[in-house]
Amino acid sequence: MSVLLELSDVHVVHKARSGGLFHRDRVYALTGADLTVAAGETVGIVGESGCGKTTLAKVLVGLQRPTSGRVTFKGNDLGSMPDFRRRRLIGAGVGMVFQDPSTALNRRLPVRQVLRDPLDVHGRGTPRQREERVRELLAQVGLPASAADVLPGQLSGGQRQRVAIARALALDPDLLIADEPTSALDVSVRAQILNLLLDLKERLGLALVFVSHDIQTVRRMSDRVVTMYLGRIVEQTPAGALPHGARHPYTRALFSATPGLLHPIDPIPLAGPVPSATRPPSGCPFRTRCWRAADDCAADMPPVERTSGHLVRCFHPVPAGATDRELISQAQERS
Ligand SMILES: Nc1ncnc2c1ncn2[C@@H]1O[C@H](COP(=O)(O)OP(=O)(O)OP(=O)(O)O)[C@@H](O)[C@H]1O
Repeated sequence: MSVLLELSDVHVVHKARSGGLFHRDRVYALTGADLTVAAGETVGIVGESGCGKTTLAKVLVGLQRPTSGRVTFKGNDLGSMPDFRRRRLIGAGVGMVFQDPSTALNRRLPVRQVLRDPLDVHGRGTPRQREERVRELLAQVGLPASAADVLPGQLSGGQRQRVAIARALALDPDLLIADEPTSALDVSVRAQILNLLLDLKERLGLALVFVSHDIQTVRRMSDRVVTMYLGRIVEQTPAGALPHGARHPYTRALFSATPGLLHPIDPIPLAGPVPSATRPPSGCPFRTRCWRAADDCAADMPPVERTSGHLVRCFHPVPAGATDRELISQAQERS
């Protein structure tokens, strides 16, 4: 499969939002991220709140410039491009679907204009062809042609998210990034939106990056699942091997805490809270909560260990085939 997007050693550091005028705190939102997204594949991103999922998604869609590191799209180094070229390339090649369609869509514009906007900005087709494209986009996302005439506020939440997906598809992108695309929607329509995304991916041959707190859904939707912890990518697992094929203690703990998975028993207990992203621990960021941590984990970030499509950053990964019960009793002994 050809590589569409590639991140190499990407860092994003923000100034902390709170603090005094002269505070110097930095938030390490993304640290040393290496990731590729190939044409046609679905990559899921999981991790607790604040681990950097949205930051990673924003880097992928060009909404967040890395503090350092390299991002290439179809072999073009985005960092060395003038802004206008970068925006055109990414704007046309990567579509983004946000969490809340109520805030993502301009409420004052009728749906027709919402969908025409990217076509106008990128000068795609004649006015007549743009009108035709609007009809085509509405049909692709399962909305009637009459939806073009209404304001987003007159639609239901699920219909609005369909419009947001249609807008993301307007320029015929190679990659769609969906950041929590169903979490602001009624439970009853979530499955419909997820099925629509999967269906569009198949029909249009899109690659999909799917960010969600709902790790069961991520596992079901994805070919590969990326686990993030405190700004770091700590594991990339083929989705079919999850949950028990995961080797990073954090991925195993995350999946063990999800109700309804294969072993409906207690979660693997972790020590303490997630450390602050302004002062991440030295070495492995997960070591302060990890039951398998040893002295070497504090010294350095573990290197990536690769085995047939599986990447893990851990000095003491979970042995292949270990059950949740074994891991729970090991973690209880350590606590
Ligand atoms: N503009 C910003 N300024 C300062 N800190 C920021 C900014 N954006 C994100 N952060 C911080 O960066 C870290 C990563 O945030 P991010 O939104 O990427 O996490 P997330 O995994 O998507 O969280 P959630 O699941 O809650 O949306 C967090 O500590 C967050 O508070």
